[in-house]
Amino acid sequence: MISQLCYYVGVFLVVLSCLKFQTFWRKNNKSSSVGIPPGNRGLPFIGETLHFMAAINSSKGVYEFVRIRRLRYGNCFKTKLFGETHVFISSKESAKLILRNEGGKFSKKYIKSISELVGPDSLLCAAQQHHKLIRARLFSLFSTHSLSSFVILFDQLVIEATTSWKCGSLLIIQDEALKLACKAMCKMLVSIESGHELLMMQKDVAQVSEAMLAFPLRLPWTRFYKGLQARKRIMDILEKEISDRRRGIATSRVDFLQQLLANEDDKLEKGEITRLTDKEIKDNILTMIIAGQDTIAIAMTWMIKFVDENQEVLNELRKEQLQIEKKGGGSVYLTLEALSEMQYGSMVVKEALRMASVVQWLPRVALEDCEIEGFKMKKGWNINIDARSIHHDPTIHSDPDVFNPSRFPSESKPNSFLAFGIGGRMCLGKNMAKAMMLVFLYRVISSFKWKVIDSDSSIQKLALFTKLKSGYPIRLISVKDYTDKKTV
Ligand code: HEM
Repeated sequence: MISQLCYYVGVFLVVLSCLKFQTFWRKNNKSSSVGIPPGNRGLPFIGETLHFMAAINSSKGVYEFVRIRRLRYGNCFKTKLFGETHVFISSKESAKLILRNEGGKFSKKYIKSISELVGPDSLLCAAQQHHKLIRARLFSLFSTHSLSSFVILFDQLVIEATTSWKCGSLLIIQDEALKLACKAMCKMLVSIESGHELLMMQKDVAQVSEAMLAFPLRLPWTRFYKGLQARKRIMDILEKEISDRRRGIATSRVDFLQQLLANEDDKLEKGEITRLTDKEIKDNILTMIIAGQDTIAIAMTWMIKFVDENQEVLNELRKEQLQIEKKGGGSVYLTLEALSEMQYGSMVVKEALRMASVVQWLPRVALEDCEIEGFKMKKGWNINIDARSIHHDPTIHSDPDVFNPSRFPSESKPNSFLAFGIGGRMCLGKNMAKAMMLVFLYRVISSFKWKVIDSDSSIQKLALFTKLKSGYPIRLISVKDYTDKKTV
């Protein structure tokens, strides 16, 4: 009898302690989740990685993953990808706070596959002080003087390419733009300009770019592994080029590599910038080829698509171009001065960049616990600024899904145009990219009439940026004779 009583008291005490523990756990768990951004952390460890990979493999593109969750949870939500917490934020106030980073609480961080492919010394991945040193050195390459020479070089390349386009021929705009961008980058950076080496470079750079969003698995049949192999081949080419130049071969070449190797630089002597190691030079030449190739080709393709779909914009552009031609600056090639007169053209470029949002979010990592948008963020969390949704925010832009270049400059609000980022990590090639887009726009619009073969807006699978799946095929129906090309 007594033992039975003891048994029941024992059971009662165990149940009571369980209930107490449950209440305590719930209370504790609740208080620790207060202020954490909403979202679904998904399965243990892998979180929502499978959903993310599914979006990468779909024709809506990887951004669909973000778009769906933003609609579900609002302007700030969290998720778990590849074992890490990611927060996505879409407000220009937070963009300012995080990207301008005046308090030094954030650094840049890319997912593992990207950082391994561009290399640890790439400007894209270098942290804090290391980034500042490399950026200062590379910044000196992007002077107005070098931009002026680049504009002429790029115009020559565009004319050379477009002269071969014949009436009636079928063109894939994205492919043509990609070839042009790669040629321009290889020439400007390392003076690789023709033949087998250029073709190999194009192929390898494409393989590295394709591996950017691949699962970082180093097995011979994986995309990631093939990307790493392509990176190695590019590194070998750069290594040989550097060693040749050090032995005095081809040192008269005027390119970024030669400037990085040169000893006679005012700023170097004054200690304003530091010399880069060979490893830093190689990683950053590759970074610039990649950063300045896919992005620009995709932006150009969307721009032609938007212009074609808005004939009143096309007419306005042609009017501006006629005026510029009439003035005629006396140069066969477009110059930086001629580009500065293309005010409407510049608005078209800006609007195309806003609408296309080629780089859809800007990744950072929190260096300490902090509060953003009223939510607690923990040290080590990845904080991504959702540039695409800011570009399409109706409180910033009226009718944000309409292509309307005339919305600028009145709708230019601080921290709301993020196509090139803002703050200390802003795109180094920003002016170069805008100039390239203007040159391409000018030559295509003033020389051709075309018919679009496939206007589908589906996004290519596995692409890091908003790359059109169709590549935007067009058929040329009228070609202006280049021999009667006016001076500009
Ligand atoms: C339309 C074309 C382009 C777009 C949309 C674009 C966009 C961007 C964006 C969004 C960033 C990151 C900003 C951030 O995280 O805050 C970036 C970084 C960068 N871009 Fe571009 N870019 C373009 C063309 C170019 C070109 C032509 C080059 C030069 C060769 C270039 C070189 C770089 C470099 C070196 C960085 C790293 C800057 C740093 O971390 O300090 N980009 N770009």
